[in-house]
Amino acid sequence: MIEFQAVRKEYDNGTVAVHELSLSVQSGTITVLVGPSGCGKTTLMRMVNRMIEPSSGTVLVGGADVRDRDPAQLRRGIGYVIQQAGLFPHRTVLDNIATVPVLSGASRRAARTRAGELLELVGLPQHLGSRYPAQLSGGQQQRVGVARALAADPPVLLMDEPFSAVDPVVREGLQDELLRLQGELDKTVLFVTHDIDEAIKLGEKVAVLRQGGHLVQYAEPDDLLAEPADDFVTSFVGRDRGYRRLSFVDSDGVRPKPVCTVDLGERTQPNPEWRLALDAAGRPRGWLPPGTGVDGPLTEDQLVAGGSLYTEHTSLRGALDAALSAPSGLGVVVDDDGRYVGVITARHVLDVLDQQRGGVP
Ligand SMILES: Nc1ncnc2c1ncn2[C@@H]1O[C@H](COP(=O)(O)OP(=O)(O)OP(=O)(O)O)[C@@H](O)[C@H]1O
Repeated sequence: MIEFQAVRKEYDNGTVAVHELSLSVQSGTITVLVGPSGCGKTTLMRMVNRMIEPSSGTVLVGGADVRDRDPAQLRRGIGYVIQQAGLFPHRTVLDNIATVPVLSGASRRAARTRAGELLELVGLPQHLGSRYPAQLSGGQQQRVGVARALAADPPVLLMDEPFSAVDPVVREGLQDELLRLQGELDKTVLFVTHDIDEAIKLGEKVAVLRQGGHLVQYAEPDDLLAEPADDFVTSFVGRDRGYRRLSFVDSDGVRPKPVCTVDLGERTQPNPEWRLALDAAGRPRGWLPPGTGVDGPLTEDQLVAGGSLYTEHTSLRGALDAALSAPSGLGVVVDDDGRYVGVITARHVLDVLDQQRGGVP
């Protein structure tokens, strides 16, 4: 769908931002360009919608050379999302989203109706539609930026560090939202970031670039972590790549075991084991340490906070984290509705890993 063929970009001052780079981006996937600051990611991306022209080489979108396309018309088929959203400050949220459809000839009314639907699609309440961008949080502005890019229903979406200006928690939410949206929309997304964690989470394929616009490795995230092409990629993906890789390891072998539980509101005698407190719906609320009993009904403030919860059948990384972060060393496994299923230890997770590798050496 997007193809770079021996693309090179040298700026007028002699800086070579992209060095004869060839890369194919598959239709309907999220492909991430990642690399340190100044390695040419933005330059490469902007050659797709002709905001930057290559010095040599060819960029194809949908099989056609972008040089043969009128830039304005080309850009209507290519959504573009940038850091800090780039919204028009003097237009309401709805009018921001409706901008491109109106320019393309849609009636104002139809464009605004569609804009309302898009607000919902990106997870924003309708009443925000009449606000101005400055009256929204950074995360909300980013969502509006995504909605605006989707308004013309373009097959291709370019996203240049779209989430880097928001705090880590909001950022994670936006990443999850993008994955959910992509599940529904099936766009061809080219996403730029300098954050390897973001690249690994979002990318079906990840292209690692280094200074001078050299493509060092183009691979699926799991392969990138398992077999970095050289020292540069190894240092870029980081020391804890073994741990990160657990995100891609099948957790089918995980067999949760039962643990003693108590219900909130119950009276209990001291007990030598850690006990997991559950609410009326069977959801874990915290731990009762060994030797603790309670005179009256058990309340939440008598509990030790639990670690992260592991939703069964998700990745081994979550399973190990649940075990390591639990005060009892027992990672709590829950079902899709958040109800207690059982517990696992870190040892158990490592055993599952060993089994997958074909037995303990
Ligand atoms: N208009 C320009 N004129 C001259 N040099 C430029 C121009 N734009 C970018 N560069 C240089 O080209 C190189 C690549 O820049 P680019 O913005 O593509 O990198 P990047 O990987 O996106 O960086 P960052 O992560 O910091 O945004 C850098 O050395 C930059 O200084």
